[in-house]
Parts: sequence; structure tokens; C-alpha cells
Amino acid sequence: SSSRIAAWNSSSLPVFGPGIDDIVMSCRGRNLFFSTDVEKHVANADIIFVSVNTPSKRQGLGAGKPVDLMYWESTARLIADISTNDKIVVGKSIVPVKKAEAIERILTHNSNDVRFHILSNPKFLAEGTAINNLLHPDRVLIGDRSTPEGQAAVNTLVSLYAHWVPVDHIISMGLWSAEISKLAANAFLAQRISSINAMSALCEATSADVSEVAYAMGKDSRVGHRFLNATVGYGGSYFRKDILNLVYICECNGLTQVANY
Ligand SMILES: NC(=O)C1=CN([C@@H]2O[C@H](COP(=O)(O)OP(=O)(O)OC[C@H]3O[C@@H](n4cnc5c(N)ncnc54)[C@H](O)[C@@H]3O)[C@@H](O)[C@H]2O)C=CC1
Ligand SMILES: O=C(O)[C@H]1O[C@H](OP(=O)(O)OP(=O)(O)OC[C@H]2O[C@@H](n3ccc(=O)[nH]c3=O)[C@H](O)[C@@H]2O)[C@H](O)[C@@H](O)[C@@H]1O
Repeated sequence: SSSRIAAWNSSSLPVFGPGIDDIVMSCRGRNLFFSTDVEKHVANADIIFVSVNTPSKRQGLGAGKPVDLMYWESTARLIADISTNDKIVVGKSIVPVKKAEAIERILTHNSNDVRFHILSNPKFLAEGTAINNLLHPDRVLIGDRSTPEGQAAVNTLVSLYAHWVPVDHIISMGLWSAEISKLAANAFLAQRISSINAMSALCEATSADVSEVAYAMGKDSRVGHRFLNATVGYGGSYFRKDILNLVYICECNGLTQVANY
């Protein structure tokens, strides 16, 4: 929205988080610009990162589980309509396998001799540590269709990240492997929290201390100590949405047992 973009251009940014102010203030006007003139900037770009919101779908087939791709689809339509040169389109938002094919069709539909190389590059930012996650990622995933043109697009994106990320942290893989890796990582993290919460109930029933148990378990290097804080249940915007999306993808592929698990 224009008010939000105005806030990004002001001295009072609309998002709070450690390091955000510093990085925006040092880059803004140099190699970082906030603008509502989407068409002009999309037309000029060689690489477009699409990071629109993908909330859980509220109605229609599978309502409540799969993500709603209406924002992604309208972005794809806009890119297809106004592009006059080849572009690399990088998806930061999570897109289920079959739906991504529909987006690809939209992109390639009215592209008068323009070629689009679609890459998947999921985000692993967590609330409160976004800038640290951006500057020092555990890994960067880049998924593509494994075509020769796709490989050239991957190389372009790798060279961009290589400005600050060690190349051995940049993993290139199949398009769907990248998408599923993101959802699977969140599912495993959420599962750890659910597991320690279950242990917490047992500890309460037996007068054990769950933080002592978590500390002891975490000392096993195969288990590790992170994400073992027992709570009332995980919150945040993403675990629930991503797990429901993963369940839906399993159901669509006839994997009822996996979906139930
Ligand atoms: N926020 C995070 O830390 C992470 C987010 N993700 C994923 O990234 C995606 C985006 O998440 P958030 O940034 O949190 O969402 P958000 O809702 O904060 O931001 C999305 C922005 O896209 C804008 N937008 C929607 N349609 C547009 C269009 N056609 N043209 C221009 N702008 C448009 C919206 O106005 C909004 O400002 C989601 O798929 C989410 O699952 C993944 C990992 C971490
Ligand atoms: O897909 C996403 O968008 C993001 O989802 C999570 O990030 P986020 O939800 O922002 O925050 P987390 O710090 O992971 O916490 C999620 C929830 O789990 C809870 N939690 C976390 C850790 C823990 O030990 N115990 C616990 O209950 C937190 O309190 C919070 O409610 C992942 O950590 C990110 O890697 C991922 O990119």
C-alpha cells in the first residue's frame, strides 16, 4: 500500500527488528528503493523476487489447508503483461507443486518472445532475527527445473548471494526439492516443539523438570539443544500455515498416512 511504502521511505520504518533500521538506512537511496510504481520497476528488472503474502486459503477446494495464491497469480499476470525482455523470476513465497505449474503457465502465456526462468529461493527468516538470518544464513536454497537455461539463471542468483554468503552454504537443487525442503524444515522444527511440550506434560505429572530434561537431551549432539523450550504451543505466523499446506500436498498425492502423521 502507498502508506506502507511511504513509511519505508520515512525515518520511522513500519517493521521493528534488530538491525533493520541500520541496514535500511545505510542502503536506502543507494541500492535499495521503495516504490509503488511496480510496473516501471518490473519492466526494468532482470531479476524479480516475488515475496507476496500466501495466507491459508479460506474458501474453495481444500479450504483451510492449502495456501491462497491469488496474490502470486496477479503478480505473475502483471509480470507477463508488461515484460519486454527475458527475466529471472525468483519465488520467495512458498508455492505447492501443482499450483506452481499454474503460475508458470500464467507467466509464459502472453510472453511475446520473452522468456522467464523461474527459480525457487525460499526464505528462512524468523521473527526477531531476520537480519541475522539474512546476513548469516545456515543455507540458501535455489531450486530450478534443471534445464540449461535454468542453470544459467541459477548461476546468476548464486553470484548475487556470493557477495556475502560462502558458496558452500548455497545449495542448488530441483525446484520441488527446494519448495518441499522449506516446508519440511518448518514441520521438523514444529515437531520438536510439540515433542518437548509432550515431555513437559509428562514431567509435570512425574515432578521432573522439563528444562533439565531438555538440557540433558540437547547434550546429545544428534539431538542438539535448539528449539527445545517447552511452551504452551507454538505460535508465530508460519508453522501452522506451512504444516497445513504440507498436509494438503501429501493428501493431493494420495499419501493419506503421511498426511495424518
Ligand atoms: N516473514 C517471514 O519471516 C517469512 C515469510 N515467508 C513467506 O514469504 C511470503 C511473504 O511473507 P511476509 O513477508 O511475511 O508477508 P507480508 O504480508 O508481510 O508481506 C507481503 C506484501 O506483499 C504485498 N503484495 C501483495 N500482492 C502484491 C502485488 N500484486 N504487488 C505488489 N505487492 C503485493 C502486500 O501488500 C504485502 O505488503 C509468504 O509466502 C511467507 O510464507 C517465508 C519465510 C519467512
Ligand atoms: O517459515 C517461516 O516463515 C519461518 O518460520 C519460523 O520462524 P518464526 O515463526 O518467525 O519464529 P520462531 O522463532 O521459529 O518461533 C515459532 C514459534 O515457536 C515457538 N518456539 C520456538 C522455539 C522453542 O524452543 N519453543 C517454542 O515454543 C515460538 O515461541 C513461536 O511461537 C522458522 O524458525 C523460520 O526459519 C522460518 O523461515
